[in-house]
This record gives sequence, structure tokens and C-alpha cells, in this order.
Amino acid sequence: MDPASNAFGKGERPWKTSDARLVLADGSIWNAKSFGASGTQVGEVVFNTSLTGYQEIITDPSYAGQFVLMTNPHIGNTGINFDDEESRQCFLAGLVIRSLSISTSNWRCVETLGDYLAERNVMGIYDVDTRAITRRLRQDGSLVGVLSTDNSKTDEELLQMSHSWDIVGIDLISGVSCKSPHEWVDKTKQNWEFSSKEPGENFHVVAYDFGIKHNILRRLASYGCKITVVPSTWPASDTLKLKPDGVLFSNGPGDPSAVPYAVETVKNILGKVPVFGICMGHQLLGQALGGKTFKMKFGHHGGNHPVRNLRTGNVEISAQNHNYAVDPATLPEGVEVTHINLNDGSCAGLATHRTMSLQYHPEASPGPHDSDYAFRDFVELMKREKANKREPQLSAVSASNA
Ligand SMILES: NC(=O)CC[C@H](N)C(=O)O
Repeated sequence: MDPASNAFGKGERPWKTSDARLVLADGSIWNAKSFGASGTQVGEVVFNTSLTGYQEIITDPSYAGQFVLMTNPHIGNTGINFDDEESRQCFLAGLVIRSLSISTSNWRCVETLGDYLAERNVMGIYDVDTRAITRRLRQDGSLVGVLSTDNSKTDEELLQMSHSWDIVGIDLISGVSCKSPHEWVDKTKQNWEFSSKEPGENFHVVAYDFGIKHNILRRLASYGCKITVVPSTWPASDTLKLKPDGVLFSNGPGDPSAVPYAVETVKNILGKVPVFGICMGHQLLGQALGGKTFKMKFGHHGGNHPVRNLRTGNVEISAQNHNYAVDPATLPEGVEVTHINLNDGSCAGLATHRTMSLQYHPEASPGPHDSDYAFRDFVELMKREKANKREPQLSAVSASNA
């Protein structure tokens, strides 16, 4: 780490004065201090209630097009490390925090948060009343905002910019998905492994990358899966040619209604192999099954969301990050709602014969690990499917032996 730099990055000092503005579409203007990159950026402001894990949050591709406002007031104290990256890049529009730690101390730290964001050209602001903005978002719903360090732009111009952009209806997945298929082998490191698993059969999973978080892939690999990651536009027919044991549809940014090609892909795979949808994957699955998705008032973002598993009655504390949800009233008969969010009763999981999906993040990263069992359930689904396929042959063999 450059000894001249501190948590503010590039040698900034804590007594710096306001040099940035966040202008929200409701006309409110929030003066702040900048860190990370400078410039002007438009995005949707969402608040995240996680107490820890800011590195995983800022590298979650599902935040593309959004400013993440952390409700935890103290951010940056553990810096940045090599292990907690959730993707190859930061795709979020920017980071909004109350207080940026003036010192960085952690045994894994390799860089300050400020330097990290500056190198990746991501804007951040601090010394802004994050509690007041959060109350506004809770009351009025998510708002588009413009963050700027450019003094030549008037407040009116920035407000105009916020009115001429909307996250609804745009395909953000194509900007974050990988460009070509590849294998994934990395598992959760032994030091961090928290669940004991029976070594079993290895299942081949094709994982659609709509903005996939690395820890979804690591958890699948830890459960013994052999994984082929494919881009969001990869044809369903090519996936089926690979004869996978299961298909995973990943998390991803933006509006699920803006990517009809992805819904088509899910439709063409549904019913043919076991399928697991996570977050955006769950929403696409909901649409492919005939249901509708809608935009929530301010969504769910954080590691403290209670969910009830309706099959077991158990309550899980889950990690969530979504602004859209499936409307269960629009789903056809035969689709089971398996989980509900206990804060607002919204649909948090679905299942059909060969399908399971969760609106939240069983891989956590960051967050509690209560929902990790979902990966085991997916493996069980693939196991059952394989056994069912084998059974007719087995009975044929025993008949010929008889
Ligand atoms: N994490 C995700 O996959 C988010 C899904 C979708 N972009 C939403 O906001 O609802």
C-alpha cells in the first residue's frame, strides 16, 4: 500500500471540504465529500442494510446502474482484500456512505477502499446524511440520482439528467455477462468452509451468467458440481446439447422484463432438466412459468431479511438484493410458492416438479449462511432426476436377469 495514501485514497485528508453533490430526482440536493473517482454519474439510489461485507457488495454485478447507500455509518475500516471479490469488476454506479474510516486495519487488507474505487473509476461520496436519504427512499420509493464533482454543472442541469434516465426497461445484463463459455473449478476455501458435505456424485451444471456472483459458483463447486459458465445469450439448444445434469440461472442487474431473450431461454430449458434460479434467475423463471414481475417500492438490499421456508416452517435470515419481485397471484396452478419474505410477505421462492428458485442469495457473500442448504437441495434434485432416468434401465436389466 502506498504509505502516503490513507482510507480516503490518493493522499486525501479528512478535513477536506464538500466537493460533490448528489441530486435526487425529487429535487433534493445533498452536499458531500468525494472519494474514489470524480466526474458525473447517473443511477438509481438504493440502500443496503448490511453491517459488513462492503467489498462483496460493491463487486456484486446486480448493482449495475445503481448507487449503493450503506446504512451502516462506518465504512472502509477493513480496506480491500484479494479474496472478497464477487466479480471481475465493479459494475455499480457509485457508493454513498456516512463516514469513511480514516484508518484501515485488517490482516487481509491489500488496499484502501478509496484507492480501489479510484482505480476502477467508481465514484464515492461520504459525509452525507445517509439516514435522512434512507428515510426518504423508504417513504417515497427508490429514486434516480446524479452524483457529480463537476462544478461547471448547475443543480438544475443535474436534476434534468436525473429526470431523463430510468433503470426500468433497459437491458443491463448484456453489460455484465461474460462473453464466452468457460469452466469454473474454484471452491470455497477450506478455512471458510462451514458446512460438511458428503463427497458424492459430480453433477455437471451449466450456469447462465446474467451477472453471476463468484460465491454462487464456489458453493456449487464445493457441493461437488462441475460447472460450465455460459453468457446470457447462450442458446438453450446449445445448453441442452451439453447434456447437463442441471442448469442454474444467476442473479443479475436491472429489470427482468427488459430481457425477453433470457425468458425465452429459460422457457426452452424448463421441464427438460433440473433448474435452479437465483434472484434475477428466479424472476426470469417466474415469467417463463407464465407469471409477472413488478417493481417494488424500495426493494430488499441487506443481510438481515427474515424468510420463511413454507415447506419446513423454518425461518432463515437471508442476504437479499433486489428491486423486482414475482407476483404469486399471476402464477399458474401447479407452481408452488416455497418461501416468503417475512418483512412484507413477498414471494421469496418457487418450485415445480424439476425447478426451484429463490429471490434471495443462498451464497450470502455477504450475509448469514442459513440458506446454504438450497445448493444441497439442487444437488438432490439432480440426483433424483438421474435416479429416475436410470430406473427404467435397471428394471429392464432385472427383467432380463429373471
Ligand atoms: N440480485 C439480483 O439478481 C437482482 C435482480 C433484479 N435486478 C432486481 O433488482 O430485482
